[in-house]
Amino acid sequence: MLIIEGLSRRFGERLAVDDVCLEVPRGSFVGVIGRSGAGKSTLLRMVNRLAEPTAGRVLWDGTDVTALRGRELRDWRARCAMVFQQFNLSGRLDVLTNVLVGRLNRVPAHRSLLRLWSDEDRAVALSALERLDIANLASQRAEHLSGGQQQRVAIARALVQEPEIILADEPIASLDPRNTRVVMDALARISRDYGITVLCNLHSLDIARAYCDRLVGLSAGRLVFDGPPDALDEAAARELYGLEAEDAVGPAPAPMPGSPAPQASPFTLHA
Ligand SMILES: Nc1ncnc2c1ncn2[C@@H]1O[C@H](COP(=O)(O)OP(=O)(O)OP(=O)(O)O)[C@@H](O)[C@H]1O
Repeated sequence: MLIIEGLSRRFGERLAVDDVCLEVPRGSFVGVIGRSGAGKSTLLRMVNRLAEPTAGRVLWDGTDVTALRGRELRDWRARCAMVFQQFNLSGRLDVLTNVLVGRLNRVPAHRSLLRLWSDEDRAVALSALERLDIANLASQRAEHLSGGQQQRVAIARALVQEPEIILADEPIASLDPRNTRVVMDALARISRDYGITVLCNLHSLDIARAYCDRLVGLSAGRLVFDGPPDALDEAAARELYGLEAEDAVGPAPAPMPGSPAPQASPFTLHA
């Protein structure tokens, strides 16, 4: 169980995350939604301590993650894998080596420095690639893959950490609709099959609704919605997205002839 207790983060005058409290049972697939700047990334980054809280605590199975230091903090980060929008792969290395990087915390330092991967490590990495249907790409340079393939490599790298939580920060923001589905399917499958808790920041409410079993909505750093996707009604959407929600909750005005294409609403799939 992940427990977030009164978590806040201040940057100067701005409260990026403001007194957020959450309880997330193991194996949940939680979508964190809200407008740009609502505090979604900062919240996720505090869970694995890439950002330090100004106040509050993060507990995992009773351990105060916010108090961990040194070796214990490194262990926590290994159990709490991150997946980023920009994949963060080494483009010139092959796919298998990129995935093996996720094993670094599990092998002795001298072996990791020399990249002496054991047969077992290679087998684990290949099996993760198989789970993501990209084992055939193992020997290709990462920079030669499509965005969707690269994100699947990044998820495989997270998987070989054998994490208990995956924190995915806008994992589909730079993908087209088909790859968006492939990547979200992969995250959902991993969560379901391995009982891994997934917290996933998403701009697109359509995608969050389709894939997540719970939505957590932030507005100006505050938690303004927490519930199943079908409980997110018009009033909650307005509180989350303000005027932008007009597009989704009312009939869209027909565009004037010759006028520019309308802006995508936060309720539609962002490619
Ligand atoms: N390192 C930082 N220094 C100063 N301000 C920051 C920093 N990181 C985030 N902020 C501010 O905190 C607020 C929340 O940012 P955050 O990136 O968490 O929002 P977000 O919901 O993830 O936005 P987006 O969807 O655009 O990524 C924003 O106002 C942002 O400008």
